[in-house]
Amino acid sequence: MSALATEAPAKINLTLRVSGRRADGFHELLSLVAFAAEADALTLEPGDSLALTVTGDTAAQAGPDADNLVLRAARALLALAPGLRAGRFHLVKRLPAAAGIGGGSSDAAAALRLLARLNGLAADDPRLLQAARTTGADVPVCLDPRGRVMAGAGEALGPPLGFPALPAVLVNPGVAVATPAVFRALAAGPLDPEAARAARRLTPDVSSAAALRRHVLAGGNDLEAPAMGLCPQIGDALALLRADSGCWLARMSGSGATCFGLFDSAAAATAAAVRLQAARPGWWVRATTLA
Ligand SMILES: C[C@](O)(CO)[C@H](O)COP(=O)(O)OP(=O)(O)OC[C@H]1O[C@@H](n2ccc(N)nc2=O)[C@H](O)[C@@H]1O
Ligand SMILES: Nc1ncnc2c1ncn2[C@@H]1O[C@H](COP(=O)(O)OP(=O)(O)OP(=O)(O)O)[C@@H](O)[C@H]1O
Repeated sequence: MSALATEAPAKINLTLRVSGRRADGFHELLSLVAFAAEADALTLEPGDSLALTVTGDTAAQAGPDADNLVLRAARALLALAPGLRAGRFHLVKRLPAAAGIGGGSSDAAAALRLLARLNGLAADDPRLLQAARTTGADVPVCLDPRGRVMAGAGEALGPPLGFPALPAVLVNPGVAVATPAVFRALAAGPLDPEAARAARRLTPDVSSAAALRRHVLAGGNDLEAPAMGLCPQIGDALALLRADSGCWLARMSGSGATCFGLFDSAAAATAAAVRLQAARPGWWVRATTLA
């Protein structure tokens, strides 16, 4: 059997509200999530044992292969379903790590998709979701990477929303930001479960370009201020995006430091990316589409 292949797209939190800290220490979120055309690539060559090789521009940022989220997710699934076939994964790492765009989470979810395909597991097999949850808060939403609302600590997912594609520029200033440190800096109060449940809307109206724009503009990212305190370059990235005349919204994704700017057209996004890259040659800047 030849190798199976899939892409692991970057996750972008178009909005991200944190309503409080739960008794288990995790934070209750409400986030409209989109996925970018920008992606890592993962293949699986079927075999008897589980293995991983990693290449690509950002391979070194992903840490030791033995701790890679691809292997952690695969091990989690194999523990739940011991008879499953596995094999040798190869990851081409292109997305910056610890960057708020869920690169590692998307890689983990991609590994679960490939193992499911190899072993004939249905996409809604509960063991896939369980392995995803065990691996990380962002992994469940990456299992089926289509725009939707994510709530709870990441375990509650709305239906795919099929909203219009958004031309965007992603900007990462090259500073790794640790997610736990950002949540600590937020210093959120304890969660009021009733208020959180009442605020949870898994199916917002984002079906037209105008409705999507209204929804995104009305939101924010509650982790932006605490992340900026830890990584001042985020403020620089946001200011540069906002200074571009075509950019109608600039915001940080996840726990940072990657920021995104939204544009009216792909041509405007591409032109802005060229200008931003010239202004900050060492940064990771990509024109892309979010959907
Ligand atoms: C901020 C987001 O990027 C939004 O999409 C995600 O919620 C973070 O997801 P992630 O990186 O997959 O997070 P994990 O690796 O599972 O968790 C890292 C740490 O972040 C904190 N964490 C994460 C998610 C969450 N809802 N509340 C938290 O408090 C916890 O301290 C946790 O130990
Ligand atoms: N495949 C992988 N890609 C990236 N990082 C990985 C991977 N496997 C393990 N890691 C480790 O996980 C950490 C977090 O990486 P990741 O890119 O998922 O963070 P993130 O973009 O901040 O995620 P999120 O948006 O979910 O908070 C990295 O610092 C790295 O040490």
